Amino acid sequence: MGSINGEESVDWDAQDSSAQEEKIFVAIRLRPLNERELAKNDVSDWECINNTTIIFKNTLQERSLLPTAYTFDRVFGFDASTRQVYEEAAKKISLSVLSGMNSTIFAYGQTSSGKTYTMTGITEYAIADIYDYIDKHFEREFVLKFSAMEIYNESVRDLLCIDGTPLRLLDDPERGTVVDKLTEVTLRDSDHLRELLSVCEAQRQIGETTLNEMSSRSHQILRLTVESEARSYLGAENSSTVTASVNFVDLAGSERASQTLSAEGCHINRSLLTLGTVIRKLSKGRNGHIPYRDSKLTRILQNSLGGNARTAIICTMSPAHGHLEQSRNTLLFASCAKQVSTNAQVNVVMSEKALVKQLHKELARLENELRNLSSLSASCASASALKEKELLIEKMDKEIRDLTHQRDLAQSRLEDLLLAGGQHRASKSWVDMNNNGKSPYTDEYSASEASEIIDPIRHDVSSRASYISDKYDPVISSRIEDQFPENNEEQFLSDNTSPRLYIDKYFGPDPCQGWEKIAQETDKNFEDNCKEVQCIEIDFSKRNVVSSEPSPENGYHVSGKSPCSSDNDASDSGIQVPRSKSCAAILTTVVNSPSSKEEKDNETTLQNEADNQGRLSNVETAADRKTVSRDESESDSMNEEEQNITTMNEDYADKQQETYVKEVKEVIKTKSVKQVQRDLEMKEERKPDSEEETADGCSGKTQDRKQSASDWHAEFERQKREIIELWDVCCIPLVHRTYFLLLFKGDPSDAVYMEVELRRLSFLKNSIRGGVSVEKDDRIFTQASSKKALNREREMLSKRMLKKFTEKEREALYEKWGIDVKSKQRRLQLCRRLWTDTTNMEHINDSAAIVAKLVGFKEAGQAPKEMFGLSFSPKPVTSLSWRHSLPSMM
Ligand SMILES: Nc1ncnc2c1ncn2[C@@H]1O[C@H](COP(=O)(O)OP(=O)(O)OP(=O)(O)O)[C@@H](O)[C@H]1O
Repeated sequence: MGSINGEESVDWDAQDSSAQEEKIFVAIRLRPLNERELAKNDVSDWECINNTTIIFKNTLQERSLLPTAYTFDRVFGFDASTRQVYEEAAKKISLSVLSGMNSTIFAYGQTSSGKTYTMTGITEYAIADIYDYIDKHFEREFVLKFSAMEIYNESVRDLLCIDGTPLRLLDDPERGTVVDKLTEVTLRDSDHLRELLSVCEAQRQIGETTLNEMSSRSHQILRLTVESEARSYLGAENSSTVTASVNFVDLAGSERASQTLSAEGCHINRSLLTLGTVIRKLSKGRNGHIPYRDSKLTRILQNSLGGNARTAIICTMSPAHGHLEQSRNTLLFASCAKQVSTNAQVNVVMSEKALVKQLHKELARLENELRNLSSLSASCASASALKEKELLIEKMDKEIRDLTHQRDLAQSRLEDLLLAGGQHRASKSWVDMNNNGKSPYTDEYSASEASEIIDPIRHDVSSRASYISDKYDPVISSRIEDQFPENNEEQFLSDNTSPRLYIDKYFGPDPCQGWEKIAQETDKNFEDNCKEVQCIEIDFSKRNVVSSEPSPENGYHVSGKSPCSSDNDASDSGIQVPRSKSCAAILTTVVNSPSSKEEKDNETTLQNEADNQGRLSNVETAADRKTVSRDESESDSMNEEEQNITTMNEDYADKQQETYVKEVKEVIKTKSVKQVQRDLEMKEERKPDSEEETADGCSGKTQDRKQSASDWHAEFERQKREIIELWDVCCIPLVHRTYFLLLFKGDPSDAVYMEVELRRLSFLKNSIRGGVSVEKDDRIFTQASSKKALNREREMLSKRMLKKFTEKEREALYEKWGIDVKSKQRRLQLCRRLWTDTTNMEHINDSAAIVAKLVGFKEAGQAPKEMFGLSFSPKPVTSLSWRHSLPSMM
């Protein structure tokens, strides 16, 4: 660095930005004794013996152990001018700002020691030199800025602002502590600066102390910032700006508060004490905590106290003996400051364009990082969202699997339940089940599932059975007990074979066997190329038929025993096997009977007569039900189609029969044995009652029984009509309807079978309505398939009319049924009307008679003339209205 006066110039191109460690420049300036001191005849204790050493002169008087000589960078006696002080102690440091280094010139000393006096001069000289230098270095462009502040009572005030608002201190990462909103004025020239200095002087807090009438009560900091740039590089991207500040610091008096007797002494000393502490610590090395932040002064001037600013401290002293202690303290402070090192460096600032360019690069880098962070964050967020969705999907999948499983279970259960209904109706033989000693329900289903199926049916059947039982139990029970004294309920239940025997006894033999026999017969007929429509046949010779013929012992005996029956009990009982009439024979009889309206009125009477004759007891009912067989003589002209239809009918009938077996068993289970027995007994009771009635005429007992019989017939008619309706709805084959209708006897023994038929039809109806197909043996029975089969059956029946009816009979039928005798397909028209008017019992009965004749139903032996409420006796009966028309037709 060259001389300030321009003789030497700063080597700007050789600026070294590297830090340069140097000690704080410390100088001592003694002022002359002022008038006050002279007035007190005070003497000067200090003397500068050379440019660097100051000594205490009155050592003999003080007899102090304190040092007597102090050496500093420069010492100035009372005859040194401020210009000299500046030149030798402050110029070099202060003009460092021109070379780009921060610098600070302190004036430290007790009040009235000459700090302001010295600093004012130094500042003026520095400014003058700076501007002089600028004027001589046109190759560079300089910008000078000026700011001024004071710290009074630890409050920072802008000396260039008149409002006196305290300013805050901010911490800037690059610049250190910054005074917020401090006015910084860009200087036009030196005069401008001098004007501002005058403002600052006017603004500064001053007061009168015991030592100084114009004492500066604050710390003043004047800051001049110099920015310079080589003019040759102006606007160039590679240009750079050198910038630095020089602080001119005029501290408040360092005297003790007790000495100044001023109120603000404490605050003043706070900053000074902190400054002393900082200097002291710094003088002892950089170890430990440096309390810069304990005062505003040290915070603001931190860079100048052991930082990167070149620093010079000019300690002013009063030589008067009266201020010896303060002088010694000043020397002590100066001694410490002398040990403090700083690391000043040139502050090279890039040009704005270069800075902008660099900032753009930095911005791009930061934006890239931000994008990466955003991308990473988004990626993390996406991954998190994806993970959540995967978990959600997994959870939903599990729910779907669970629901699907539940659905499948429910569906399976439903199918099981439906199959339960179908299976328990289509079971081959309840006998087999009983032989296993198991319930068909509990074997295949859980108790609850079986209960769901059975309970409603059981309840219904039980109610109906109870109705019947209530009507007849009182009559039957005593008779049963008399007839079967050993066969009490407990024994029955303990006998593994009892159920079947019981059913065989009181409801006839296993109907399934009969159907199996029918199948065998059908097969045989097929083998014989029988072309006739097959119908149900019961081999009576294999049936256990329990007759209620009066026995010599008790008035009744069980007679009739099939040679093929395995029921030895029945054989032992001497069961006889009566044979029923075939429907054909019946029909022949009927059609030959006179047609009379009075027959209907006599129906009940005839029925009672049949009962009285003991020919249609409960126990023989089952046997009678099996007396309907196919007229083999008629089975000689069945073509293949007829066989198919017949087979279907037989299959269907077989299924129905199997169903009966199962459901009869169920009914038996729902009715107590005693109830069944009583039902049977009731029938037996009727003969003696009739006799009693005959004898007594009109006893009370007879009246009750008449009432019971009346109730039963009403119930019978109701159920029969219900069954007929359901046959139509379910498209039941006409052969089956006819067969079943002929089985009805019109007495309590029909109850169980009617219950079974009703239950089966109800199930079938509900299944059809619910769209459920009843599947069995690969054959699906739906309403559509049943209708189709029914139509085919009608066609088959129509073909048989030529054989079964004479021309005269056919014409009579056409006329009765409103069919033109000359119309085409009149036989088919007739058959298509069979069983269609379900509310017209005359129509139903006529249909049954026609079908019976067409399919060749005939009596199987000595069948009763009355079957099922249909009187086939030669005598006029009222129940078969169809008979009324047939005689005229045949
Ligand atoms: N070296 C000097 N030569 C002549 N007069 C001086 C010198 N130093 C100081 N003075 C005079 O002493 C008086 C006090 O000086 P100054 O105000 O500068 O003291 P100070 O240290 O600033 O006091 P304070 O701390 O109270 O402000 C002033 O009138 C000043 O002119």
